[in-house]
Amino acid sequence: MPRTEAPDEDAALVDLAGVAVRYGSARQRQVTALDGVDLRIRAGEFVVLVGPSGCGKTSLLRVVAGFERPSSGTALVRGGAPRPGAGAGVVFQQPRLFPWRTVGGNLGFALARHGVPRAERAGRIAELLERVGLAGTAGRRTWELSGGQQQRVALARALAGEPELLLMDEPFAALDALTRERLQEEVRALAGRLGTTVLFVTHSAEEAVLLGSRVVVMAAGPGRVVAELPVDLDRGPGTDVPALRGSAEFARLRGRLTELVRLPGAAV
Ligand SMILES: Nc1ncnc2c1ncn2[C@@H]1O[C@H](COP(=O)(O)OP(=O)(O)OP(=O)(O)O)[C@@H](O)[C@H]1O
Repeated sequence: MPRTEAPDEDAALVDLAGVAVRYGSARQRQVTALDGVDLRIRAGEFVVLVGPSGCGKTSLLRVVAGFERPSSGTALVRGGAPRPGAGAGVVFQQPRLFPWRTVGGNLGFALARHGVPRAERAGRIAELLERVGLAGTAGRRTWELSGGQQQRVALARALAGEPELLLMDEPFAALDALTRERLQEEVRALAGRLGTTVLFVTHSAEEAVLLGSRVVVMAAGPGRVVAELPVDLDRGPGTDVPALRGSAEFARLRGRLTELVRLPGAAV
């Protein structure tokens, strides 16, 4: 039978074409943060952006989040112009929680913004906290939590709107190594389980190879995409992550990525 309504599996969830971002007015000295960026992300991909400081990784994420309009080129998410809060959940390097609200209060605020009725919020808060490994903490003050726990709350808040797309800007950079490793594994597993598409920024080649199904390498001056590295590692449920990190294939991919970031075109 012909499948007339089959979804187009190649359709991009995120589609950037010739995107440039310039900061500063024409009268001032302008900074070209991004120039001619083409990037398509299919639903379910875990795409990691790496590149030297100032190459426009955050600017690119801000365009996809709808916080920044391209100065030229087009940015589409699900075929429309990105709007803040519409389709994407965002996690920043710092958790940015409201210190005067409890953990549950922070999540309740996000749920209210997404139109979840008051009567359903307590149940949804409990579910979200369970999902990020913080069950039973709804009544805690955010400042009583460790940095890693606060970042888990920020992740739960980003998931409050059940986003199809999760944008993460160096979310684990400020955490200690052990907490970072735990959260890396959890985010990868969570995205797989929920089928969430992820665009993740990092400076770490190790983190990029561990998490990404594809790594996009950027260069500075002006910020642009210079290479891509597909990562075909088996990371299904039950993967022995320490063994994976120690494998020859992991070392090969990490080495290749480090080379790509150091290419003359990619250097600052
Ligand atoms: N609001 C702004 N106004 C002016 N220039 C900006 C602004 N935001 C970023 N820039 C400049 O745009 C360029 C790209 O910055 P961006 O933060 O996107 O890079 P990045 O790759 O995320 O850097 P890092 O890895 O250091 O966080 C830099 O030269 C930066 O100084």
